[in-house]
Amino acid sequence: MASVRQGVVAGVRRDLAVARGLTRAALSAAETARDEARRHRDEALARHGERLSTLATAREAARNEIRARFDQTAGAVVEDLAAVAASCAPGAAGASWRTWRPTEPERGRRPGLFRIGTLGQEPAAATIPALVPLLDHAHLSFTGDPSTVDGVIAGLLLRVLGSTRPGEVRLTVYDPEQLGGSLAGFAPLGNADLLTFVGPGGLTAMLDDLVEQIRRINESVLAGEYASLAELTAATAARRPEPWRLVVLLGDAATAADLTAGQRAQLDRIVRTGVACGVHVLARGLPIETHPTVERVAVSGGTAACGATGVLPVRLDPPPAADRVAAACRELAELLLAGPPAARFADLAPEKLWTECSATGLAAPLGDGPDGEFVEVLLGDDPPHALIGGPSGSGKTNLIYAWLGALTARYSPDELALYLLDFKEGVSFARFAPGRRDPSWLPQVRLVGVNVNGDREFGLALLRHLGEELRRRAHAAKRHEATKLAELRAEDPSGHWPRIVAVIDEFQVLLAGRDAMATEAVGLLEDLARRGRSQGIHLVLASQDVSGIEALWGRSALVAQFTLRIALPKARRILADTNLAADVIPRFHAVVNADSGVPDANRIVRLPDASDRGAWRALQEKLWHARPEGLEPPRLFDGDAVPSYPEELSADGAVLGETIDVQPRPAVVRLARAPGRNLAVLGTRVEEACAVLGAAGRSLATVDDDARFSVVCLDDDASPAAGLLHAALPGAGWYDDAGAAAELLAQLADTPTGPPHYVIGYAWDAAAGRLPALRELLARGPERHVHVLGWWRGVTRLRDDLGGVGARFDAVGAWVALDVHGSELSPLSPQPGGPSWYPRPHRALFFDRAVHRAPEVIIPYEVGR
Ligand SMILES: Nc1ncnc2c1ncn2[C@@H]1O[C@H](COP(=O)(O)OP(=O)(O)OP(=O)(O)O)[C@@H](O)[C@H]1O
Repeated sequence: MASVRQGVVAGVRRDLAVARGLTRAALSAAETARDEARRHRDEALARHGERLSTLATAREAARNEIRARFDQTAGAVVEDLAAVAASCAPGAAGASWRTWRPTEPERGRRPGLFRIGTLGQEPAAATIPALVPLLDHAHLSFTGDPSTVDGVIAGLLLRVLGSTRPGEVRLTVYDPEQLGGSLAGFAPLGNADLLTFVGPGGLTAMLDDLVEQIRRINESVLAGEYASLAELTAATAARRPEPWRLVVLLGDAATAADLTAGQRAQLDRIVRTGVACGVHVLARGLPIETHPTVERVAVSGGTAACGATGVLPVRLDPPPAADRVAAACRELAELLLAGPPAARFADLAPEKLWTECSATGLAAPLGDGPDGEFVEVLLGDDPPHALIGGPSGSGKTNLIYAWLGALTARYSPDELALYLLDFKEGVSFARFAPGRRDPSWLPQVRLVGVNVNGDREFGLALLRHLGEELRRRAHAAKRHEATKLAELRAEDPSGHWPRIVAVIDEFQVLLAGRDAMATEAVGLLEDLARRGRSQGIHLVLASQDVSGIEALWGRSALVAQFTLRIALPKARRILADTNLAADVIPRFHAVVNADSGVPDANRIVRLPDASDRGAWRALQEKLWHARPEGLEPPRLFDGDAVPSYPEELSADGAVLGETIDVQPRPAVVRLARAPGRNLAVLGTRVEEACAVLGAAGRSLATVDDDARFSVVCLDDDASPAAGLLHAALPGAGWYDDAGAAAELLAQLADTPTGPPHYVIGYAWDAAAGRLPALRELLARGPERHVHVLGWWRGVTRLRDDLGGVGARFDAVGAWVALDVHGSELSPLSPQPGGPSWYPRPHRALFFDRAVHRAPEVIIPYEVGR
């Protein structure tokens, strides 16, 4: 039993051992599995953590990117919006109060939108202006706290006034409670009639008046042609013919209740029809009927909501400071009372140069009128010529500058040619010709004469030149069967037919004196004035001197042609006798009258400062650079300048000086082998006598290589110049005392005919009768080709050498007179009593019996320095 039991026990033990082993194995497996599972879990957890952190990083990056993109887009949108707002409300219409100041409206742009605050939330609120429509767009109806609304209205009014021209906006304020106190800062506008305060009893009359204004504008300004003043202004590019009328109605519930049916009806009419006529209502606390032109602004605290800004709330700007409003209004009133600023010289030029055609005339503004509109003057078939008058210093030269500036900026050198002559001392027109300091010149200018006060001959030469041009044009017109310039240009499109304008300042100098020159000048002027009209030749005569004008008045046929009259302040006799406008215009103004001065045709022009060199130079440089290739600069004649002897000259005789003519040319005397071909220089002025003989000798040396020269000098003062001439003439003889001269003359008495021999004598008369052979040489020399060119210090002394009292002057065929009066020259000249010659410095009178009918004035050259 025991063994059984032991067997059983052993069996059980075995089984237990097996079971234990199995259990241990199972436990171990389970533990392994558990560990594995734990590891998996830990790994999964670790991976999860990693993913979470990656995700968090990615999310953060995405968030940052989105934020950056948002910021960027929002910034761009804000910028765009701000730019749009700035362009819709430029300058004073939209600037913040910090930088606000009145601004000049841009040409062709009308402000319509005005800032009342800023839009949206910070930070955008700081930069996007909130704008409401007003001028030419809308009426404004405000609700909310009255004092805040009044601040908004004050800001709007100031912006409107600051961004329009003085006078373009008129205010009417109906303020029954405060009697104008709400907008008291605007009171200075009343001084210039730009503001009316209406009291409690004035509402009906005010509304009636506005309705009447609208009716009038519709009937006679828009006249069925335009739908609104804005459309009219845009279509005609003209200034607005009517101001904007802003009507501020400051009421409350009680005032609203007091409105009569009639007042309400008138107000409704204004709301319906006002905007097209520039009448705008800004109402606070009054019922304004619903209409597409009504913009409602609901003010609440410091913000507002309105249709123009939609759901975005408006943070209102503070009201403008009262002193700023008052100062701006005062300035505006003063500006308006002073009138619009005058146009500047630069404003006279068009945007594009040289676009005008002169076929039918020349039109250009001289300046602007009191209303700021340009005053144009015309030269063409009618009026053809102009007369300008005004006392010294009244601004004639300035006016001519302004006119020339406006003309030359419009008409190219193919369309316009200018001849400018100034008879007074000074160099007023010299700036148009190339100078030492400024090489530029005005391309349309063909001739400039300055300092010609002593040289009426130059004026005459110009008139003769124009007379020839007139004939040339008349001839061409006849050939082309044209009756006026426009037709000639149409028939001969390849021809060069610019309109010619000749300006002669202080022209009366030309007509002064009852001499042949004045007679010829008047004849030429008459012809040019009468026939120039159709040939495109226009005269502009200016004078400060009543006597000059009066001299013309005696010649009614001439004056009648000058239908364009321009009178500067205090000008006399330029306008009709009954026209006193020139007496009352202020400084730097002119009366322009294109109807011979009859009062009805007066136009007042404010002249810009065209004398300023800087402004001129800017225009001239521009025109100069635009000049056509090959265009010659203008000829400048300066009466104060002494021309130099032209070394390069080739002449066929003795050159004596420069003639006074449109084109400079030398005066030449030809010394042929014929009796009388001697030259006498007469007068006491040593320098000029030497200049004439010096030029004559030098030029003769270039004519004939075989020519011989003898220089006789019997005057110490002339000796240096004579010496220089002697040195310039190779092989010339030199004789400086009477004895030697007598020997020379004796020799020459027997010389047979041969190559020319010129005996140039300085101060023959100094020999005082010790040269008896001189008379013989003068009489007989030329036919043997021996010519005397001599200087005598007076006509009597020459006569002494020719045989004394009663002697004939046949041996002197040509002469140059210096300080010798015309009457003394009578025995030497064909005119009975002698030529009308009054000696003047640096001028000489030249006569050559062989070619002249009358003597001509010359300018002795500066020779041999
Ligand atoms: N519109 C103007 N604005 C400013 N200054 C002007 C104007 N017109 C003329 N002046 C100035 O007035 C002065 C006299 O003008 P200007 O020389 O044109 O007068 P004038 O009538 O030609 O005088 P005069 O006959 O004595 O030469 C000049 O100094 C000129 O610069």
